[in-house]
Amino acid sequence: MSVIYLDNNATTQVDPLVAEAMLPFLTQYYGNPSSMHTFGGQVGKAIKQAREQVAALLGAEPTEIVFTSCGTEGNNTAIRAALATNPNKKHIITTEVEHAAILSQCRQLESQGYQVTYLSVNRQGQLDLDELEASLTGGTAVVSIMYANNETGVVFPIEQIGQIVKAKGAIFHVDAVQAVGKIPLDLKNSTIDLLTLSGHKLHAPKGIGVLYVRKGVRFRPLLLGGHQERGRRGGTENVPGIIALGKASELALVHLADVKKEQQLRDRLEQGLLAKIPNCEVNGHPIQRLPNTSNIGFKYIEGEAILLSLNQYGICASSGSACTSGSLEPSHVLRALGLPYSVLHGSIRFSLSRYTTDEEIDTVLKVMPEIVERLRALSPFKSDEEAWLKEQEKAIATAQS
Ligand SMILES: Cc1ncc(COP(=O)(O)O)c(C=O)c1O
Ligand code: FES
Repeated sequence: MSVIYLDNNATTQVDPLVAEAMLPFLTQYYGNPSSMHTFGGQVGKAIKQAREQVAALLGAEPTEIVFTSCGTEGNNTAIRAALATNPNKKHIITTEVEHAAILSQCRQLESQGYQVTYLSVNRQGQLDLDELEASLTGGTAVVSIMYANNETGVVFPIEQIGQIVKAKGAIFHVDAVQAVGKIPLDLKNSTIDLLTLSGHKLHAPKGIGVLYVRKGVRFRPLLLGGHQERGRRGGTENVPGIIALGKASELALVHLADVKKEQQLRDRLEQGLLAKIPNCEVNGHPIQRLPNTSNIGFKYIEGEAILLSLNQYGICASSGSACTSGSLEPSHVLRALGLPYSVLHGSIRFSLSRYTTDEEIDTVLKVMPEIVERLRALSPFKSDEEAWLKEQEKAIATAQS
């Protein structure tokens, strides 16, 4: 059975051209880029080119690019660097809908005496910029806000946010892991000080990322070691990963031009599902959203059951709901939107890529109504929110006892 992969916000297929570019650096060119000999030096040259390719995608200078091991490392480094360079400031601002790579860190920092403000979002997943402005003080060291949300795809007005943040003199960090390659960026004309990206979300392999550090922004490395990355990240470079990310960035720049096609497929999927299936709704903002993401709540059924049924057709999607994350708590992102319980539990994220085809969308549009209808027929509470809620509470109490 062929796979219909609609889980590209989780990870993406490595582009064959990317694999081809990195392969010689796994086999033939294995020298250490820090070595004095020519054999290592040629690897150093390839890294230089990759740095330029990533910089071109971001509209940045090559010297502003620091290679890391992943998005999580970039996010950790950014927050720690901002705090270390502003030792008198003990306040952090972030949002309720950030990735765990920010939220877990913030929780730990709270236990170490820092004060963290978690900005709320409205029903459509948007921030209130007045709340941001009111939260900023002279003691705010860093504001860390994602460019686009991984679950709903909602895009925040980053430059407007940056203006507010910079007016108060705080460091502005942006987790752009989901945005890079999907939205054009121009960091030269931006308020962003630090920005995180991750290779495996843009058709490079897992285990390679970048932290962009604006020229002039004070910095402290998280990994102390050798002089690699101009002393900003110790550790011998993941050379094949870096070469891959360079190539993936070059290709992303080309594909950004036809991202409209991806959006049209997403819209056809979404509108088709809404038209064919009663009692379902789009989670997040209909317009201010990544072009590839659609998060839909199918009321009165379990997201887990939908995913398992889709899986039987080889269709990969995901849900941020309780069962998939191994806890009894539904997605913190969807909860922050204040969605009713029935929507929280029945929400599915479809995330497309440049490889998604018309035929794949046709297949999903064909099988989804049957799946939802079958599962709803098994559910005794087809449209009774209150009865559904009681049943769920009972199930949780049983599971916990
Ligand atoms: C918004 C966001 N930030 C950070 C990460 C973490 O990236 P990595 O898997 O490279 O550590 C992810 C990955 O899911 C993400 O979606
Ligand atoms: S989706 Fe599985 S418990 Fe709600």
